[in-house]
Amino acid sequence: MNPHLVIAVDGPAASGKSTLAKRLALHFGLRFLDTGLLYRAVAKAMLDHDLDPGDAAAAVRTAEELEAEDVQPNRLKGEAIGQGASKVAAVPAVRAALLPFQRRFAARPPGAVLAGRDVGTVVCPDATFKLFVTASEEERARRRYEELRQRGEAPIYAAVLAELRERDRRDSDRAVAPMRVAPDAWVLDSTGLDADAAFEAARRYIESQLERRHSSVA
Ligand SMILES: Nc1ncnc2c1ncn2[C@@H]1O[C@H](COP(=O)(O)OP(=O)(O)OP(=O)(O)O)[C@@H](O)[C@H]1O
Ligand SMILES: Nc1ccn([C@H]2C[C@H](O)[C@@H](COP(=O)(O)O)O2)c(=O)n1
Repeated sequence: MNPHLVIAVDGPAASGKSTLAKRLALHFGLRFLDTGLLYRAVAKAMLDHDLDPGDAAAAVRTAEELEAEDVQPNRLKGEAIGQGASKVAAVPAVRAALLPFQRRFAARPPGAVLAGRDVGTVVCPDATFKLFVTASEEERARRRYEELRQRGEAPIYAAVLAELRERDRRDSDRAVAPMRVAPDAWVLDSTGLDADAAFEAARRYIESQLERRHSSVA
């Protein structure tokens, strides 16, 4: 029987973690969850009701009432929702409300790949593998800029870079579950790698570790 695999893929905004996590899930036959969508769904629901994502009490109520149909990836893109998500994510009770769903998702067979900021440190501290994907700020801003252009928007590179820095700072400085590299995480700097090369590097790392672990118990 295949072992229950949980792969945590954390990293800053536009590092390519959800692209990588999705491909790893497909390759290893696991389920995939982009945990950022949960925080985005809270922010979107608040914005839709003219609530300020900086209002902690309203954010907690919204997170506690979140329904599965609120989490639709195609409706949760965009910088305003991303910045709002980063604000609601700083509220400890919002994080607590969203935690059980993430843990149940990881626990269901045959296992899962979860992308986020605190998967390896808080959501799944016992994950089979922990990856932290990063890239230089300029490269991440370039990726986000291209993504927005392809969506038909007319982004300004300097503004994209400034928003990305602001979000990184808020995600790293919050008191609860700040974005951190778990001590046992494998760090992948994807600055000079395209999405295929990043996937290949991560696949090789995981498969070589699986072989090593398998031969040490055989
Ligand atoms: N290694 C890579 N090289 C170049 N572009 C990439 C790479 N990985 C992903 N991309 C592209 O960069 C953009 C951001 O990728 P992705 O959405 O996976 O990042 P993310 O870390 O999940 O972002 P966020 O946390 O902000 O949602 C997408 O347009 C994606 O196609
Ligand atoms: N595990 C997570 C996932 C996301 N967040 C917060 C912080 C991000 O700025 C925001 C949006 O995430 P994205 O969709 O851009 O990955 O949600 C978090 O705190 N913890």
